[in-house]
Amino acid sequence: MPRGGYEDHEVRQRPNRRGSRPRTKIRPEHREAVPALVTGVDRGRYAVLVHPGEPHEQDVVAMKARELGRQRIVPGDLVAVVGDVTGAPGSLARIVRITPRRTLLRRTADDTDPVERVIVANADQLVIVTALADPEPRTRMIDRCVVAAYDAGMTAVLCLTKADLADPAPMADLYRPLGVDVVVTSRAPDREVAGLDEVRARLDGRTSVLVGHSGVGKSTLVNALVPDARRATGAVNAVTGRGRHTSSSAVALRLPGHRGWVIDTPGVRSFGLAHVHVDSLLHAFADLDSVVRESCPRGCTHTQDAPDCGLDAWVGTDQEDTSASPERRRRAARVDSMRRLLTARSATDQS
Ligand SMILES: Nc1nc2c(ncn2[C@@H]2O[C@H](COP(=O)(O)OP(=O)(O)OP(=O)(O)O)[C@@H](O)[C@H]2O)c(=O)[nH]1
Repeated sequence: MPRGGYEDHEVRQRPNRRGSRPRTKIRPEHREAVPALVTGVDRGRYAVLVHPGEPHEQDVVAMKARELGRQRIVPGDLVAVVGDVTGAPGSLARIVRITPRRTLLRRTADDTDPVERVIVANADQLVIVTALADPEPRTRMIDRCVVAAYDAGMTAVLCLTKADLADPAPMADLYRPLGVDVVVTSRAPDREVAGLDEVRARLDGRTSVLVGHSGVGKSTLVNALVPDARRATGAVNAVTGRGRHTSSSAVALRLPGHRGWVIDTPGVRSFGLAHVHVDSLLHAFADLDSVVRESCPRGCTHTQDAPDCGLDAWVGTDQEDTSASPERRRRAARVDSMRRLLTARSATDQS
């Protein structure tokens, strides 16, 4: 191998039985590659923003280089691209590298199917959009989203919509002990969405993934937050040649003023959690994690019925005691909530 590695054009490929392997295992270095952010994926074509955040950033359509094999590329991925990065109509660049991911949101098809699907890379937070009524909130589903966020290394935000129809307080009380931030929106008929400033403040400067069931008001929210959302999905449209964005895969939309990204996930309705390990969930609860490390017996499951679980001693013996101190009540709520997530993780019911 020449000093400094091979250039792209120096690697000769020859057909073999499977017709797809390069002749050498040495990969080209692609020193001319430029950085890009993946904003959408549709049928093997990738919408990428080359030189993101720079004055000369450019929307480009790309394909995946053969050498990346079966590695999945998802919205939020930071990649290196080569080839035609002008973004001219009909041009096609090539993604040759994926930068190691900071966070990785995944799901399993269902709890018994261990095949993992990567949904979004490098996002900071998962915004779980839930209506307070019409449709009724599904706490099991929300719990599962929180587990998926924590497993991914992301924080979780609960966005409660339709506060004009029901009181947000009970839901907020249920999720705050989990470390979940809560924001509330509402809308009178034919009026703008109220509460948007609070949502914007939470999204500011971050990459946020929005999930939510049909009818919860997610589209209303996305359109209010990203007024040119239609235009922003244009890069993917250019890929498919279709007039409208009909893909069910995630797409990254930039907030006005370059104040962060919102990644909409039209196709994601539930999270199979077969891949989630108890430890990765506990990492999101630093206080409980240290208790567990110090005082739980080996192999402790930390569930309600686990014998000698250190979390019970941490809370105090008599949890029914109504005169319990505020601190003890706080600890009890936190342990109960974490145990709820442990249950959500292993429950097969995804409703
Ligand atoms: N009362 C009330 N209705 C709302 C609010 N936000 C959205 N809606 C209504 O709820 C309905 C569903 O809103 P969408 O934004 O389409 O919901 P979605 O989650 O995107 O649902 P899909 O498009 O099916 O994925 C629409 O009729 C909205 O007008 C709100 O804050 N209060």
